[in-house]
Amino acid sequence: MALSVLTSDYASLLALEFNRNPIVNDEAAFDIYPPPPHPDPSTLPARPPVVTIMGHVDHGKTTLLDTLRSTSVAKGEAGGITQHIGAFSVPVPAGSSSSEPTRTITFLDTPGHAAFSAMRARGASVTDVVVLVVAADDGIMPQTREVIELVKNSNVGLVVAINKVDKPGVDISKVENALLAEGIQLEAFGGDVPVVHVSGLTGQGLDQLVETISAVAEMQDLRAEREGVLQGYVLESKVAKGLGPVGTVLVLRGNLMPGQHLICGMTSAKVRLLTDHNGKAVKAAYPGMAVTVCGWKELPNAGDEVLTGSEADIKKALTNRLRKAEIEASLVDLEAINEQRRSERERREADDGEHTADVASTEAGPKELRLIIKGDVSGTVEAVKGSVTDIGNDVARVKVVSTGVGEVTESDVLRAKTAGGVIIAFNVKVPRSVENEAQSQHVPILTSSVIYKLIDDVKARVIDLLPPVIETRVSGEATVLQLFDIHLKGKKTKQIGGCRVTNGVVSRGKLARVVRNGEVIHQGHLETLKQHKNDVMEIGKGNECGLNLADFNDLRVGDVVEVYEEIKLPGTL
Ligand SMILES: Nc1nc2c(ncn2[C@@H]2O[C@H](COP(=O)(O)OP(=O)(O)OP(=O)(O)O)[C@@H](O)[C@H]2O)c(=O)[nH]1
Repeated sequence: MALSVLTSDYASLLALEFNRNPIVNDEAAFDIYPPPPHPDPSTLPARPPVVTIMGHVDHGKTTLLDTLRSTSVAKGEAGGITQHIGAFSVPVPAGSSSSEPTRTITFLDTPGHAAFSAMRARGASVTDVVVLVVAADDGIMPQTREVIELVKNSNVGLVVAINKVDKPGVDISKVENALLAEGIQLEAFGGDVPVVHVSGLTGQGLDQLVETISAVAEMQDLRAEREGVLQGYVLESKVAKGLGPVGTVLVLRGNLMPGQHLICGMTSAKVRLLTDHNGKAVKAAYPGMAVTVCGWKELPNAGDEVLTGSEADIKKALTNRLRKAEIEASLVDLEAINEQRRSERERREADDGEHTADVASTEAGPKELRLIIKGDVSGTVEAVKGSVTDIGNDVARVKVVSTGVGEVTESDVLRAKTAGGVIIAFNVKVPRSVENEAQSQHVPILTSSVIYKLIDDVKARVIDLLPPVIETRVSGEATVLQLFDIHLKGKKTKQIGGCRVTNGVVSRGKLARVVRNGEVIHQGHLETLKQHKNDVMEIGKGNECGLNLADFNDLRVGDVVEVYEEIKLPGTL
């Protein structure tokens, strides 16, 4: 059972239950929260939609984003070097249906393959529209279906971009029919999901894509306060040379300006500088914009909420958050110790007898593959976390113990050792000394820079935790035709069944069971196997033999003796 910290309300109730008078220290509970929802959002100014591009591997997400990004640089004021900061905005071409003078679209540019998981990890709640990229030459693939599922289960807008239409011989209508078959109601067939034919490579159809996204977003009537307390989310963060920790913040409500004090997870900032994806300084960021913030005390985590407050309030809130985290961390350590004890007990019980391990694991809840995740930037770390968190079932599952940005350190090894866990090093180095330490502590390190390979490795390790599935394969059957006794030394006798082998091969020493009237009445192993009084190792179909099972003296005419093997197969998720 997971341990947790009680809320002050709950703790008070418990105290009352025991006839004690609770005194809640409000100072210790103080925190900064986002402002309540606006009572009448229709009166607020419009904001740009936030768009995520998703789709199967190699269907062209990165190419599409790169082309869109370079278009935006060409159309906006040129200058600076285009940087990946987690998001960029693209102006909507003039002449669109919009009545607003200038409109832009914010595209999230989450790291490569992991975009899908990253958005899921962040609850996908910052996204207004999903562009589902389907390569015209490849059609619907597993991740295409995952995106379709995700969209069906949320209320984000959907635009389908059929990509690579520049390729000769592609059959676009085949892809459209396949989408229909997946339950996507395409506009061309009377539904409400628009389809645009594009080529990320040549830029064909991209203007139309931007206009279509804009039209879908307009239907959503996206509005937010441009004044008041900031609410935003960190998309990416890293330590930049000469700037210290920097983090891209996507603004959802309010505004972000230099000089403001910010709180985000366990860190805070006094905003020194705001820059856009062209590296240019900006004076303020409003809803729908993503800017890089300099001035963080420590690296903020991707996916964490950013809020503004007074310097004093933020200081107070941070002290409380840190203290709460310390308490929670000590509970995690406690849980790790309990877990270690539990797995030791399970190992002991498993050594005592093969079947007890199953019983122990059901009693104690699912087995856990505990992970310590390290990655190059926090966007990646969140993406990796999002991709592996759901792996497992009720019997064995993943538990992420901690995450962090930067190379693997000795304290990660120590933490993994305490938790009985595994370290994931995604796109980061493992220094030789740390590798040696991990080896001597028997802490596995999974290094990878390909998310799918990593997911497979983690799955394989979770499967290792599952009890093996025992499959029985019958290799031979014999029917008892008559019974006789043979005399052993002393006065003992042994019952022998005179049988005919009706199927396969019957072998001595193998596992065997007696089936009477369709029911298994005994399981053991074949002790004696004779052919014409000679002991033999095996006898094939059609032959007659004499046999008996160890510790069983009750064969009857008509019984079927099945010789079988037990094959241990890995469990499945
Ligand atoms: N002909 C053609 N090729 C394209 C187009 N878009 C992408 N490609 C090619 O398809 C391959 C995969 O493109 P990426 O943009 O890397 O695909 P992705 O979906 O971002 O792939 P992952 O990041 O691996 O998930 C590359 O070789 C691209 O050059 C297109 O519109 N037309």
